[in-house]
Amino acid sequence: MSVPAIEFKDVSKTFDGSGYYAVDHVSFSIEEGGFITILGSSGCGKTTLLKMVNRLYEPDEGKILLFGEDTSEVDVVKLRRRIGYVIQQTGLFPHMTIADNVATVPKLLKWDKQRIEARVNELLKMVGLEPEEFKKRYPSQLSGGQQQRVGLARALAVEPKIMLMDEPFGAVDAITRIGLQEELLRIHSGLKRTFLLVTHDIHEAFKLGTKVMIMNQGKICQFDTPANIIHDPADEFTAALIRSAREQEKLWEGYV
Ligand SMILES: Nc1ncnc2c1ncn2[C@@H]1O[C@H](COP(=O)(O)OP(=O)(O)OP(=O)(O)O)[C@@H](O)[C@H]1O
Repeated sequence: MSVPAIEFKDVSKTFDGSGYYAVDHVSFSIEEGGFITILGSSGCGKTTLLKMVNRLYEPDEGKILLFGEDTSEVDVVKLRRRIGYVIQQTGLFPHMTIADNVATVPKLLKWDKQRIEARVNELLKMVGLEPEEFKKRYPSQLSGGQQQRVGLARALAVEPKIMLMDEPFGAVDAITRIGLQEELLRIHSGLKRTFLLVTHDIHEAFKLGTKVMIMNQGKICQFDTPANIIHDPADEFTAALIRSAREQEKLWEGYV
């Protein structure tokens, strides 16, 4: 078997004074090329788990390995350059053009000008933004959904082997969201990279994930393929989550 892209070994995290584990003795491994979605109720530890992968948070206990390498022993700046990170608020630099935002990491890596320009054009097309129309604009001149596409393009700039996404489409309307989900699936299948995406939306989790991680109160309830979770939920929390999604679907039945 190949070395897992991401491995958590008995990882825990508490925040000062809280008296409970935000992430509670969690172990799992993710094969390279997987698209993992993390689903759970508010405050269950999804963001904390994600932020420990790129060391925005340090675990209190346990080890995190990326391709077999202990992240605590890697220079944190180098580590983060190798990992794409997309958040709901996009984190775009407001005083920089879209082209400069997308080019952030290639510039840090001192790519030459022509290579950067070609890559920016390619990335903007990849996320469905026409380069000539958008390159010279500033983030405030784009809609929320367009800004989220730019955030995605920026994170993909140097084709990181691992992409972390925390509610990346949280701020967009349902139609734009479906379009962005389709783009993400297309990008993932083309790149064979490992994606980790946090979401509140059960439909998004089951549509995008090759495997879904269900979390509750800092622990993993189930980590399996969508089909296995739907057919055989591991605990009452997971079963209730699936029932709630089915209940919501019933709303539409009266209108067919
Ligand atoms: N910086 C922090 N300081 C103190 N407590 C924190 C901090 N960040 C998170 N927590 C707490 O840790 C727990 C897990 O938070 P986390 O943000 O990981 O949850 P989440 O599942 O991502 O929630 P949401 O879906 O609402 O974003 C929560 O109880 C939260 O209040």
